[in-house]
Amino acid sequence: MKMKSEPVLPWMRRPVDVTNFEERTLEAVPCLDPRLKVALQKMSISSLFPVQLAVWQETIGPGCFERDLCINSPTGSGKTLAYALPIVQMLSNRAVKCLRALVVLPTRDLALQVKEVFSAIAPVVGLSVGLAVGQSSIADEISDLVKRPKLEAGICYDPEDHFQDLQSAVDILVATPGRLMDHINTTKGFTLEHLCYLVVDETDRMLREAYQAWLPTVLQLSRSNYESHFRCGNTFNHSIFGSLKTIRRCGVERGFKDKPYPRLVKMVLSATLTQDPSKLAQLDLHHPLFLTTGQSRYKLPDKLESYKLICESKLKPLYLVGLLQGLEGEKCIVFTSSVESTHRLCTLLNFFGDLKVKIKEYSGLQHQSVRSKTLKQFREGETQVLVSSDAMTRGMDVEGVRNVINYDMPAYIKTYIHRVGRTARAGRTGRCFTLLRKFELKRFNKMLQKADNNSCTDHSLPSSSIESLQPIYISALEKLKETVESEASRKRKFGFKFSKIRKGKKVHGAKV
Ligand SMILES: Nc1ncnc2c1ncn2[C@@H]1O[C@H](COP(=O)(O)OP(=O)(O)OP(=O)(O)O)[C@@H](O)[C@H]1O
Repeated sequence: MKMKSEPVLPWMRRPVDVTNFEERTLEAVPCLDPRLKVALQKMSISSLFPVQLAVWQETIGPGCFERDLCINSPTGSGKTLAYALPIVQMLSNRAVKCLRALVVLPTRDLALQVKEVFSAIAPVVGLSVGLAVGQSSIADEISDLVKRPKLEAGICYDPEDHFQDLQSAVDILVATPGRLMDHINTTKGFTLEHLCYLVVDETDRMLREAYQAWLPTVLQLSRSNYESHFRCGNTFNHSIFGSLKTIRRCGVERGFKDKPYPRLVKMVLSATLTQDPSKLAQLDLHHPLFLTTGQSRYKLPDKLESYKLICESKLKPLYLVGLLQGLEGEKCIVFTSSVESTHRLCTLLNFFGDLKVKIKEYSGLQHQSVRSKTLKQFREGETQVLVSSDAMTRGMDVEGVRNVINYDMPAYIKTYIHRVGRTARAGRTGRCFTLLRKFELKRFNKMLQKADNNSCTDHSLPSSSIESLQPIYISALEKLKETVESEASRKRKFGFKFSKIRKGKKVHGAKV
């Protein structure tokens, strides 16, 4: 199969096309553990999606996890279960509990979401799933991840004395890079020496940032073998002196020469997987197999309806209000270009008293606990409109999001793909609206050409509805001005975090 823009790497030019697979009922999935089948049914899953079948074939099927997998599949196509299911099935016959699978994601909310999926299927085959994201204190996290020996009453526990007895309390760990590095560096008994599976979800985002060199560290630690332990005198991985060892030898067979064996299997995924050889080289992939959907590099969900709305610069907020009124309380995510615009737009919208929907802000500027609460309310339908920076762009799966609105046009096709992918998920329908000023139209059309399924219809609002909003807009703007000023003075007084909001200015490279 020939791709439209030929990737540089030869193995990327010969992909497995996921569109050749058809959704299949669980009964027809070969070798699926009956316990997992029941767990999936409890999740209301009765069939596997094409990408899940394609990955199943390369892992549990004839492919047998022999190659590392690079998966490029549209938003909402079910990538999480595509990797979770084969990993859980493979580990279901493990005899001893140790950390065998590690899934790394860029944000805490995403990691929580993925952990939920593992937690729905892993316990039925006796596997435990842990989370390392900094949601709880490090001490609580350690006690969830590492089992301490049971001591007789009155004896004090000292980890130094009982190092060899420390064992992993989890088989699968879902982590963000920062917290993962904390455990690698400081948690006694936390070891990656038995790791068999590494999943890097949202790969292109994960490779963009070094996050304390988490990737080379993970690769190095999971490569270590008996000899190197002695050579480097590693002080933390003493468990090799205990009864359990995963000794990785250097392979001599063709294709495995000089590679540790058993090797660490890697699965990397995104809806916009990078094709940059230097970035992919960081993953040290073994005979990688590329799985992609169709011929185009970027693909929008099949049942997404896209609309563009040309608006006057000065009246843009009114077009948004008019649009929201027409959507009558349906769940919406409104994307802006920065944390500052998110805050201001959300504040402004809340001054339009008669919108009759609950509108909240979600951005990297807020404390994690505020964000998590907002997300919960949005999931539960208590909040209908979320005004968000690009913190919400990737991976987030919220049921019932019917509309995505690009209040600010995204600068890149990748951002567009991930934003609009918050709707029309799992084969459902969804709509996306992009508000454009006239001068942005050309650039927008050019950007869309890079994606498959890119038709975008004009949408307009009656000018009378915009005019009727003018009086309330003027008073809302006044209130916004007062709010911004009072926040600025609070900031001067208390050195508040909101200090980063600069009137009218966008800060490049700011938090998302
Ligand atoms: N086989 C299935 N049958 C029905 N629903 C499914 C199935 N697999 C996944 N889903 C649902 O589809 C939705 C999207 O799945 P998931 O979040 O894994 O998508 P994704 O491909 O990772 O998307 P993104 O690229 O946006 O992260 C989820 O709500 C999930 O529960």
